[in-house]
Amino acid sequence: MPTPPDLIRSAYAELIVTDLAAARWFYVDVLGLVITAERPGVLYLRAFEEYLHHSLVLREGAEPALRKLAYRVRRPGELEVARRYYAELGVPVRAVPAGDTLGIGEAVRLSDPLGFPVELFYAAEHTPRFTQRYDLHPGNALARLDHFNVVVPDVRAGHEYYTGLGFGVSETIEDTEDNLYAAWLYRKQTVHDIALTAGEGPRLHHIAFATRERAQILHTCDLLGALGREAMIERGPGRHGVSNAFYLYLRDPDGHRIEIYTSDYYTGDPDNPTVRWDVRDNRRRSFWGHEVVPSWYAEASTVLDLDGGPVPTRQPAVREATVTVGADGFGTADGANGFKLGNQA
Ligand SMILES: O=S(=O)(O)c1ccc(O)c(O)c1
Ligand SMILES: [Fe+2]
Repeated sequence: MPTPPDLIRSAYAELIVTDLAAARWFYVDVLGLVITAERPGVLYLRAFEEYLHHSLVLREGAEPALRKLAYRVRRPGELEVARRYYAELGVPVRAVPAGDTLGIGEAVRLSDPLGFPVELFYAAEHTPRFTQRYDLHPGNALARLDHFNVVVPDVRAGHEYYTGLGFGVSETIEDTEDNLYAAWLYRKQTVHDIALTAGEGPRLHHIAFATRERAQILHTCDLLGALGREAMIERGPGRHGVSNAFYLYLRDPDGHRIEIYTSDYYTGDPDNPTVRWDVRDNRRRSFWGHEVVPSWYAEASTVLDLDGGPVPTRQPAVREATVTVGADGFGTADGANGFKLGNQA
């Protein structure tokens, strides 16, 4: 097997939105992301600590979907390494010229073995870093993009693919029958750049941005309440068991899920241990044992292939919401209404 490319971190995502003005209101006016550039039908956004051109691209289109997950590689030469690696894997892979995405240099675009549209790049236009432009920071200022979470029918296959790329495994959710329900994997020295959630997939579960402090997350909640848009809050605020992060999940005007996240932990030593949660532990998803709304398990965004068509999805062999999921379960094994609490059979 050829050497894998040296990925540094999750870097940007491109979402298709059906109403760019509504999306602009949510991501800029409500979440406070900085507009790096605007082109007809396309918005390029970044968070306050970021100096690359963007970490989120919003492109207007007919149906909401994920167009790209992009990782930055450590040096330009890793793009040729990537071309060889993915050609050997036998997946669709294309060289992309500089500027194909505004602000991004030459790239490699591929459909990864899990079915996701992925772009690898090194060169990107630098922009002013607003870390200390407190005169510009809103009360809910976002610091940086933190991670992607994807829904896949086979978490173990995803785990093998990403560990093959040199990702560390910070946490998992598993059971005593060797089922893997979720995994969190990293290249940068925090809990994850990518998380795998068992379910109908490939689909995008969420894109997460980090804030510096919990108060900034709470301000987003207050802001949405004040605007009468509290329905955009799907889950939280709360404390995760996995990752220990303080979190909030929002649904954007197209239903794309955005997590706001802070206070996870360092994973940079080579012997960083993997935290393994039992699927029956009520505290894994919410450390306080709060119920997880069914939509959080059931709903996710369509992903597009390299030609812009929707990628067909498959069902998982096992899913957390029908095993026993403690405070966030469904009433019966077939997912009927109601909730299981604790370790009810
Ligand atoms: O709900 S979990 O505690 O498993 C969780 C942990 C970290 C995340 O980023 C997340 O989206 C979900
Ligand atoms: Fe997340």
